[in-house]
Amino acid sequence: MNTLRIGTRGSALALAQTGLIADALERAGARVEIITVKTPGDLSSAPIAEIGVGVFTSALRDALADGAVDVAVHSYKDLPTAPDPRLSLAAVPLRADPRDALVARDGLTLGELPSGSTVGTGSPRRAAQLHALGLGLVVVPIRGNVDTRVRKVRDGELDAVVLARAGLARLGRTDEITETLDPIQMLPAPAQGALAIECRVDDIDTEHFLRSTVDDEATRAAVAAERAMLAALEAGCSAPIGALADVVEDFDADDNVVLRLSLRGAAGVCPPGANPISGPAEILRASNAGDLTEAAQLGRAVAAELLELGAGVLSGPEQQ
Ligand SMILES: NCc1[nH]cc(CCC(=O)O)c1CC(=O)O
Repeated sequence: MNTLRIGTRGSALALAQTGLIADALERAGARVEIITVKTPGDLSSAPIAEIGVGVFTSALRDALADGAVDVAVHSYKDLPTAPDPRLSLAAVPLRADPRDALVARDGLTLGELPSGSTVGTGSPRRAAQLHALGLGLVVVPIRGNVDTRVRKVRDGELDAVVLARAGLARLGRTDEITETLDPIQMLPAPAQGALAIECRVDDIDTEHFLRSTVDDEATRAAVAAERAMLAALEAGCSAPIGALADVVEDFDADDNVVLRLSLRGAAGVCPPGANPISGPAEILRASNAGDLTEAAQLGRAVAAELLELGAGVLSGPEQQ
């Protein structure tokens, strides 16, 4: 096989996770070369909510489609839900811990932060859930890479920040986490902690190689459910959205091993200064995960229930 040119963003996190995949592909016998692709998301400092999804991924996807690289490694949660017809999602590797993590001053947990403490996040989903906890925390919008965000706590500029645990883990910085947040309090973003490995849609050899070396079936099913929920909600509301699927191995009536998938979803809105997360918009459903069609159906069913519960409808203070 020719050398596989693997495209990645240039951030420390992107390079770390691409390095993990490159190592796995090398162990499987490939020769690899890592090529850094600059994206508008890396060059702009505007809030993500303003510059839109896809800012981190579209330049990389173009480089792949144009043949500048053969493989693209993305943080799955940064990919838009619309499929790119030029590309194939060749592999979804084993997921890292999907939960969010708190890095707070003085080793504090969320519950120990005094009312009025400042917590930095640029994510409407994290902001909504922080408000909904009713702890009197002051959410401060921030952006920047993992190091920049953690440094705001080290420098005393903020009392805490919330980040994806997976990002800190890939950078070898889990010792800075002061609390890993329970999904009951802070439901992660759909596909958080998962990677998406793409190749060109007509590059069958690379697709097969990636599928047979770095794909994980259970992660693929979990993420398919979460993303189908997100896609269905995007059409119906503009709320911040959390989703987390759980996969367990089980036996069916004939004693065959099956993967069982359950999905929890939450959706609410985050007007500035208000207290969002619409009511008890949290749902658990179970399904057999073997079939991705079923996983996607599960996602759409949870989305429909969330919309019925008023996802995307402004929740007033009386609903807090
Ligand atoms: N939007 C930035 C981004 N994209 C992926 C991760 C973390 C790693 C992951 O979820 O795979 C992060 C940083 C964060 O949310 O703290």
